[in-house]
Amino acid sequence: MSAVAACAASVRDKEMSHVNPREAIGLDLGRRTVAYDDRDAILYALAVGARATELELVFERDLRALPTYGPALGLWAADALGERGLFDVSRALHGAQRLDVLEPLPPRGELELTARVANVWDKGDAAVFEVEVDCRQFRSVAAIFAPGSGGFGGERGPSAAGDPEQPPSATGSVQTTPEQAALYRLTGDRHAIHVDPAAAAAIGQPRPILHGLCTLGVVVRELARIAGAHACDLRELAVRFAAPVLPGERIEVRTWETGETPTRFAAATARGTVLSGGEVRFA
Ligand SMILES: C/C(=C\CC[C@@H](C)[C@H]1CC[C@H]2[C@@H]3[C@H](O)C[C@@H]4C[C@H](O)CC[C@]4(C)[C@H]3C[C@H](O)[C@]12C)C(=O)SCCNC(=O)CCNC(=O)[C@H](O)C(C)(C)COP(=O)(O)OP(=O)(O)OC[C@H]1O[C@@H](n2cnc3c(N)ncnc32)[C@H](O)[C@@H]1OP(=O)(O)O
Repeated sequence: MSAVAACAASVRDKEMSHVNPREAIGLDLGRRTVAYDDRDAILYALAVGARATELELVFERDLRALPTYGPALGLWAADALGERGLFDVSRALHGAQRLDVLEPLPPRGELELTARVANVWDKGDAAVFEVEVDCRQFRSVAAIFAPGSGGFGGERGPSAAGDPEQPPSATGSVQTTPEQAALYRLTGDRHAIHVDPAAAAAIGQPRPILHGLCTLGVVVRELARIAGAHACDLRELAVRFAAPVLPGERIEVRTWETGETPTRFAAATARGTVLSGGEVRFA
């Protein structure tokens, strides 16, 4: 480690040492007007696998914005949390995501977003920070999993809902591309672990990993296909990122119709489960 890096780490450790993560519960992360245009909405759609034939996703004349673009537009809130020095940003991962759609995203326009820390859970070694982003169109809750920041005497919070044991009602499969993360990062999340082999290795990954929200966007499109719905008609979504997806991996999707809404789902690559405890509902 260079002298500068060692000094920065020591400052960071000192800054982090006197802050109890529990004190972040309810923390106001600010408000922001986020604008996007046709090009942004189309780029997002392409980055989560839209086809040229899906004119409502790739042609400005017919454009609809995918609801899963909402949490991506709210990612500044996780950055705002990271800047507070509450956890080691070099090890944090997007652990889980919830999305409640209140009304369709405009195909282009401005959103008025507010953000706060809804909760902080103490998982022993790790802390989980729930970052809630609200606007007229949606409520998004991103769980940021921060290894090494737990053990502060907080509540443990909910455990993952296990996936159903019975055979799935339906299955699907979607191929990601080796370039998927390199493309997706142009939608706004340029964190190095998604493109730089050295940054990925530093968090113990064999190569750069896919953004959680990219995996989600890809899988929601497949869930919509399975349900005979359109991904733009998503109303409700919750899922845990159980393990990283590597760009180029095939994702197998399983759904369970339990007779109740929402529909349960999970997803796996050849290496094992990557999404667990999923719940989804389309209009
Ligand atoms: C977008 C993204 C990552 C971004 C997040 C951060 C990296 C960034 C947020 C803030 C950023 C910084 C900030 O902006 C300031 C700067 C700004 C500059 O511009 C840039 C630099 C910054 C410093 C900036 C840097 C970063 O951007 C930020 C810090 C991603 O997409 S990451 C990819 C998607 N996610 C994944 O691939 C995760 C996959 N999951 C796993 O690998 C594992 O599940 C796990 C490692 C998370 C946990 O496994 P583990 O084996 O450790 O856990 P267990 O022992 O099984 O369970 C222990 C308990 O924890 C519970 N639990 C387990 N897994 C999860 C989970 N996924 N979510 C929530 N809770 C979980 C489990 O149930 C156990 O609890 P109990 O049940 O109660 O026992």
